[in-house]
Amino acid sequence: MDIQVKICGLSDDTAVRAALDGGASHIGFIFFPPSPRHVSIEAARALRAPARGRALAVAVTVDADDAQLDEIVSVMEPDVLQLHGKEGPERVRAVKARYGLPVIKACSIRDAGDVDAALAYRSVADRLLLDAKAPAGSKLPGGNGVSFDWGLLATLDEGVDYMLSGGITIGNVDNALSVTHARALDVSSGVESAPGVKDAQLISQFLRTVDERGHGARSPAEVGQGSFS
Ligand SMILES: O=C(O)c1ccccc1NCC(=O)[C@H](O)[C@H](O)COP(=O)(O)O
Repeated sequence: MDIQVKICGLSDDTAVRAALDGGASHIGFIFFPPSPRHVSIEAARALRAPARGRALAVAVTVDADDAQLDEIVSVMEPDVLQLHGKEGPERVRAVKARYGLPVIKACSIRDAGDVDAALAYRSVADRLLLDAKAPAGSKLPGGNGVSFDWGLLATLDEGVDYMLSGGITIGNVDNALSVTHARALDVSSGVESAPGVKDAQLISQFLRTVDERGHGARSPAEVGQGSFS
């Protein structure tokens, strides 16, 4: 089975190249000023350019209004929008209708009730991103490098299209895939040398690990422009 991998929170060319050369299916850019991974819209436009036709570029936003999304969509030209705030199903529906782009809705998980709450977005989002809840005191809704109990997903209906996220590393990715049967992964802190500083070697190693352990990372050629799932 092919596993898609999104390398998130990219902010330099070297890391983008490592992600693309290693076969990442998605590369993510954070538009959230309190984050050490925040990039300007213009910087994201330049960084995502080499991904055209190789991987899908994801714009990650937190409770963004239409004006902010309008600018991101027109300048950066993302392939996918990731809504990582408290957007409700109606807002997800409205964003999809306004831009005609696939939408990933991030949902934070701590217990079985959170999984049920996330499933309410299935009918409006193209894909769910199941992430850990932010630890107390964190300014960031994502990118905290913490995992949730993956066992909560062990019996999830196979038809649920989600990306597994939160605290995934080279050391635990095999277990993450075995426990959850996820078909798509998202990683950020796990391929950094310091908060916000991506490590090209760790990115390559992470993608190789997914590949070598028999899970089969998708090659760039398999991820056509505009193909989402
Ligand atoms: O990464 C951030 O700084 C961030 C800030 C605000 C909203 C979302 C953010 N990240 C979104 C992601 O998709 C991360 O990759 C995801 O939360 C997993 O992060 P990590 O646990 O560090 O692998």
